[in-house]
Amino acid sequence: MARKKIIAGNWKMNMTPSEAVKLVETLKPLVQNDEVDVVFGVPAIDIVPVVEACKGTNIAVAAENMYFEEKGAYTGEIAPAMLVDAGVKYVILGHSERRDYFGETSEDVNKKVLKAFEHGITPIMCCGESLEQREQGITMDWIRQQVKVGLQNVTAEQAKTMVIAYEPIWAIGTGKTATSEQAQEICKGIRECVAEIYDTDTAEAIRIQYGGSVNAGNAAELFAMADIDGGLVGGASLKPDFGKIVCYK
Ligand SMILES: O=C[C@H](O)COP(=O)(O)O
Repeated sequence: MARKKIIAGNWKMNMTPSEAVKLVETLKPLVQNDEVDVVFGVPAIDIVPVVEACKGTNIAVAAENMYFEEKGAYTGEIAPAMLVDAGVKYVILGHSERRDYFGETSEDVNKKVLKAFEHGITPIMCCGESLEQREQGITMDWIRQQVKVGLQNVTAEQAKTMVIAYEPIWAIGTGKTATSEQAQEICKGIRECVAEIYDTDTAEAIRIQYGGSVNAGNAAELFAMADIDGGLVGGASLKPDFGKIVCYK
């Protein structure tokens, strides 16, 4: 099955609202590729101006996080309905920085994934191993666990529409990219895991991204791999180079 590629920037904690609008204006003409779903994942405070700046373009906006409750006394959190009302289409969930620095567990990620679906937001659910886990030879076991817990109670129909981002922690922001073979091996393993949980149709439909030091020089080779359906791009998504990544071929 031909899956449409999805290439998402994750701006992380970068760009003030005015800087964000300037960046969108710079990137807009550079990210024109109808064969790719283009997503800008932006800090919460940038969502409203970025959605406005992206109107009439092929760019969808993602939040970088979301809470799993509807509303109420959760100081500092963002509710799913707020994202929907602001025009957000995707939400990045369970990024390793959220797991490592803010203590998010796979159970939390699962609650957020389910809540995102309730509100019609497409989750980009992240998973990935540390260098230590890779050296211990437990990469696939760890990722299978993250994926299985993250997908609990998600229906096959929902899973078909979502995105899983494989991001080895040792490759994030380090300039150390996984080789295309390493990335393919794990993305294939994730697809097999999805097939075990659901069925082949679901596994063939779900889109799996690679993230970790993706740049204009390595994107084409990574995205040519059979089970890699695009990328989740950090540092390079803040530069005009993101256009080269989106137009990788
Ligand atoms: O979500 C994106 C990843 O954490 C990758 O970041 P990076 O491209 O700066 O390595």
